[in-house]
Amino acid sequence: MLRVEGLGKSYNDFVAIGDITAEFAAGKFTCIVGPSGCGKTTLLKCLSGLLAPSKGRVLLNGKPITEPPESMALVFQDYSRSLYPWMTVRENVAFPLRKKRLAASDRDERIEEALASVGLADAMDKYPWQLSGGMQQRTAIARAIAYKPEILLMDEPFASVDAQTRSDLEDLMLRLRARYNMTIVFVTHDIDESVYLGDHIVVLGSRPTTVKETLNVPLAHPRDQITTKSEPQFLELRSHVYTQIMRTNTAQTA
Ligand SMILES: Nc1ncnc2c1ncn2[C@@H]1O[C@H](COP(=O)(O)OP(=O)(O)OP(=O)(O)O)[C@@H](O)[C@H]1O
Repeated sequence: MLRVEGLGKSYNDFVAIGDITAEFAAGKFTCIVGPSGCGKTTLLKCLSGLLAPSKGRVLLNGKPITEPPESMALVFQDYSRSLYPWMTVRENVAFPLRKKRLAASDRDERIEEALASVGLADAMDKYPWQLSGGMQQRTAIARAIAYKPEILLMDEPFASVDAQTRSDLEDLMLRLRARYNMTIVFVTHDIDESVYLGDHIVVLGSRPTTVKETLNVPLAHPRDQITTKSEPQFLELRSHVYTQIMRTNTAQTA
């Protein structure tokens, strides 16, 4: 269980996050949504231990996180900067596994399984610059999957790809979620995406940020881009989250 208690973060005098208490349930997919600049990335950085909170704490299974835990992997929005251009796809996926000191056969099996699960089995020997944006992001996801993290943190991972690739990557995440039983914390701007992917949604308000609401998403699995997104429950949740965020924006600009 990943939990933040009374978390606040200031950059010098600027209060980015006021006070957040939230739980990210084990084995569940939790999406974080909120207006632009409300501190979603800051919260994710605090969750990962990359950034120290100014107040409060982050707990993983009851223990405070002060540095990125071994059991965690991160996927960022900017895939072009997260892959090493001089390494092949296989080498990029292998890179974080070095510190696990696996037997070569185990390591190769993990790499091949992860690349197959993201549909890149045939691209192992290519370099990132020989791949499309979607393929590069799938490489970054395979790298995280091969690591077999308990917790996967993703910061707007599909913001830079086209709409069709984005839908494909969303469906890929749902399949990976079912297969690997990870705790996933997924920051997104996209309200539809949060409802489509999430088991839970944490809606953040504007700065200094607090949690406005935490929602359960009772939509059945497996989900489907057409049928799930036409269900009345999907449409209700989507407009509920949308209204929450619009209210925040209106209050902020009033
Ligand atoms: N290193 C930093 N130093 C100073 N201010 C920062 C720093 N990082 C972020 N901020 C500010 O903190 C606030 C929250 O930023 P953050 O990137 O966490 O928001 P966000 O919700 O992820 O934004 P967006 O939705 O636009 O990606 C913003 O006003 C930003 O300018």
